Amino acid sequence: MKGSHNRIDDGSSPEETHGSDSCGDLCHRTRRELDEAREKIAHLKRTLLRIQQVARLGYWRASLKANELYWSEVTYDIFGVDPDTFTPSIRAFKAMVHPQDVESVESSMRRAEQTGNHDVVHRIIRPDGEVRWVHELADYVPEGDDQVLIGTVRDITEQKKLELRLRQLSRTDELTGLFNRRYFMQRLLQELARYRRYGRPTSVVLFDFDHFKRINDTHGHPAGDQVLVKVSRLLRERLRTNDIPARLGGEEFALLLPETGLEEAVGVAEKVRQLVLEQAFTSEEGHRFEASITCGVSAFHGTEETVEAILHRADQNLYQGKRTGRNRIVADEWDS
Ligand SMILES: Nc1nc2c(ncn2[C@@H]2O[C@H](COP(=O)(O)OP(=O)(O)OP(=O)(O)O)[C@@H](O)[C@H]2O)c(=O)[nH]1
Repeated sequence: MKGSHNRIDDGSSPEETHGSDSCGDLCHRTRRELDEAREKIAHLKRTLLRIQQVARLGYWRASLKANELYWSEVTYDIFGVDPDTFTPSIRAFKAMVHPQDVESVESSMRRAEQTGNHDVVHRIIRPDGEVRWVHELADYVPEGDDQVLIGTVRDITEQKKLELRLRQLSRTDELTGLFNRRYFMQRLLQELARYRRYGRPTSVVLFDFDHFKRINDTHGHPAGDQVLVKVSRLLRERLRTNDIPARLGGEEFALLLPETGLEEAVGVAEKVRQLVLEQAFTSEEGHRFEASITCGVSAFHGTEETVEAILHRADQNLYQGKRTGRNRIVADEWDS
């Protein structure tokens, strides 16, 4: 079956519309009733199409044995193709599925063969390059010796964008755009699980600006904010993509460094300390000033390691750095 528009087909034949005038009363009444029924069907079809357009909901029908696919008008619209030039087929559909989602689409199709239901959320790449999110729901319906999948495809791009934005907001610190404490703690727990299972080296750097109160008092709170924002941008630009820089609150920051042992983590902390020292910050009145940080470094260690323990050690190290002069790095010292 070639794909087609939802052409409004009222089922009329030429003989019916141009019937003979020799028709009697009964015949005229029947014709009028038929016309009314046709008008009703046409109206329902127009309404149905409008509903589908409003809901961004397309309809499709796949005959697996005959390898045929029918698309409704809204389905063409969602996929960004022209019904006059594009012939839908299962192959053509799969070619438009985002490469990272092909596996989940195929596995949902395989599952559908057992359960009778196809339910998958995935991306498509339209011919104009636009990526859209769709939700497909379908049921298997036996038709003779064929298996037919009758399904809907809903464009959920806006909903997905909102979802991603909300997720991003829930894990981001508003002022600096870095990860927030909640996300940092989640990731730390995940990394601890990985460490316990695979023994991969993982480190944490806690750092805190030195005499930040003095910076605020001397140059104003907005200047203090600018220090936090500028250093956060540097962290995003200069750390590895796998590293997780976070603002834990106030002027306290943390770096979660996967695949990084203690010595290497001290190197990262040193790099960040130097970066901060090299920066010239400017107050709203145009006065230039400098800032420094003190870092406490800890690495996952031993079989009894916990999130609380590593954070406590890093915090103690930071405190020790503050006590012994600031603008320095203090790391774990292991007996072994
Ligand atoms: N500008 C700005 N200041 C902040 C923010 N969060 C916390 N602070 C300030 O950071 C200062 C932290 O002060 P303290 O905890 O006494 O520490 P400190 O002055 O940095 O001194 P040491 O840590 O001992 O070197 C306080 O004055 C807070 O008001 C923020 O988001 N923006």
